[in-house]
Amino acid sequence: METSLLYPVTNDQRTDQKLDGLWQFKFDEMKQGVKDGWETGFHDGVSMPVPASFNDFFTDKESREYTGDFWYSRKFFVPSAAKGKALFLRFDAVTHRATIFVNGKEIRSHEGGFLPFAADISSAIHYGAENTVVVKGNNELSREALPAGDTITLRNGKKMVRPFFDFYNYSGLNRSVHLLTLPQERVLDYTTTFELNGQDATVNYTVTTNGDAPVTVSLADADGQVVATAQGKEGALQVKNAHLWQVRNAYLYTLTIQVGDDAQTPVDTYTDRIGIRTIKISGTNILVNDKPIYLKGFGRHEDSPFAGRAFDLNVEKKDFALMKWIGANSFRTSHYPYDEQVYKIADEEGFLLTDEVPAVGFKMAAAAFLGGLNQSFFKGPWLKKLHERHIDQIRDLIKRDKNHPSVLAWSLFNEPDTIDENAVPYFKQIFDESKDLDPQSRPRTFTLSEDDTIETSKVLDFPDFYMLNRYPGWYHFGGYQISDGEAGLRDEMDKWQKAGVTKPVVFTEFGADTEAGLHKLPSVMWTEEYQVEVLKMFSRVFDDYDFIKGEQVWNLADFQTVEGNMRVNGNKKGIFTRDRQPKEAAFFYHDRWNKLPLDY
Ligand SMILES: CCCN1C[C@@H](O)[C@H](O)[C@@H](C(=O)O)C1
Repeated sequence: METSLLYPVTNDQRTDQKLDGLWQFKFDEMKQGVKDGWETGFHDGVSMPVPASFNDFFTDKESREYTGDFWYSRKFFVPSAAKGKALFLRFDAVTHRATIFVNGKEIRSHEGGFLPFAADISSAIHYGAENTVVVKGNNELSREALPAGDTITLRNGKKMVRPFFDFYNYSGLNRSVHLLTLPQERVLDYTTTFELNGQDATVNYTVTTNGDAPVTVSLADADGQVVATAQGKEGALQVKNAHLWQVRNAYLYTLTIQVGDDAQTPVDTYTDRIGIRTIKISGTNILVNDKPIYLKGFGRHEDSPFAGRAFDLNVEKKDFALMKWIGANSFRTSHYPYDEQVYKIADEEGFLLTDEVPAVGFKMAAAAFLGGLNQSFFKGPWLKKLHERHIDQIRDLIKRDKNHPSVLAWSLFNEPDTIDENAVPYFKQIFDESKDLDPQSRPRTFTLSEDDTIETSKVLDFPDFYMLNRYPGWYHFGGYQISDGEAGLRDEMDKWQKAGVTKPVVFTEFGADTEAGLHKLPSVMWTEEYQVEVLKMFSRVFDDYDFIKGEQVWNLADFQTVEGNMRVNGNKKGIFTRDRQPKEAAFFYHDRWNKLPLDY
């Protein structure tokens, strides 16, 4: 678990310099890099953009599909003025694992391709000079790492991944790299929880530092006016006439933490934007500020042409423009934590998000769907290592994202095999160990696949609300049989109703692959008309069951997957194309959702 995951800021005590741009890059198929001294830097590679996945920049299949070790290298200057500061390199994400070297010295390694980590480079730096950072990355998949899959070796000796998941194994320095200079004594973390008292609110806080200097905390409103202050590493900020953060009606305060007893020359300052709001589950309702809400939105992917899985602010800005246009208010970070800048935008736009760890593919049947084997996933020799990494990434996810008002819930798995009795002890361990990680005690949940129903799933006591992924009209009862699909879906909902479902149910996946521009009257599968028919069918069912409190269609946009006879250059269930243009279904939802209140 990382010591600090605070997002970088620049002020009089801290600097944050992004090392984005072109780095040197090369593959290391024979894993010879360390033997050949690559950790000291190299110039015989190719130039590679950062942040970006490396895959789509190549024109040969071996390089695009490359599986194994790869290396990045670049120089960076450290001014003499930085002497006395603590120096870190913060990697927002390296997919799926990395070892960091500075000036030839190994600094640290990290496992997990979607969460940040910081390397303390203070001991390896040359001041007033150029320095060299080298990253040894690896993108192999296994059953003891997240996301789950296999790595096989073809008869020609090339390695190849077999993902147990339906998104392309884009790899590399997918997010920014930061050179940080920090005060020796500094803020490492902070927490906030909220109590609403009529028009007023209390912001309870804790601050973690690495020293004994006194701490002062203040809260300023959107106009910069300080509305509350408090002393000490733990305390409460009393806010009169609090302006609450609401769904699609955001309001952000600025929290300022100062370390040191002289406000004029603080030892450290850390600022962040927070939203005052509460989240509760009450019966089958999801409450924000004690008001029931209904989730309208999407499963998404961080995916776009050229940069692959890299965070691209231009794409993100477009995606939010589309989600606002269509009348959405929420999304799930399927199937992995997204770049922190996504959460910042969601905070500003008043979107709710379900924050998901990459615990995807924990189901051998899914692997079978993608060409894997068919056996119990929760019984293999891989479980011990997998569990260690799983809970480690849950801890870092919650540590990183706990202060975002946009975070509604934590999704701890996507479509695990919950019919298997062996799943129960694993789930108990994960839910026990994650219980107290979030100071705001937000709901914890996971998605249930078609096989995992109220009759078959063994773990329905664990989630705080249910997330269902259902595909009648596509993976079964497709085409003219869709009426049987609707009848079957209603049968299942009747069973949930009859069982006396006592928690909210949110549909987090449903839809149909659709080739943009393909039309037929009457419809056939893959046409835009058919996608609308499927979505109208689901909408009819959602409108008939009051315990259903959300509809998040799969997917916002078309996205890249592995090759296969069920994929046409990727997954085409997007409501928008991969270049973010509307299919007919976009206008269906624009009409359906904009008729409703923004938060219901
Ligand atoms: C069958 C697994 C559920 N769901 C997972 C998601 O990642 C896939 O893209 C989606 C699909 O097949 O379109 C199905």
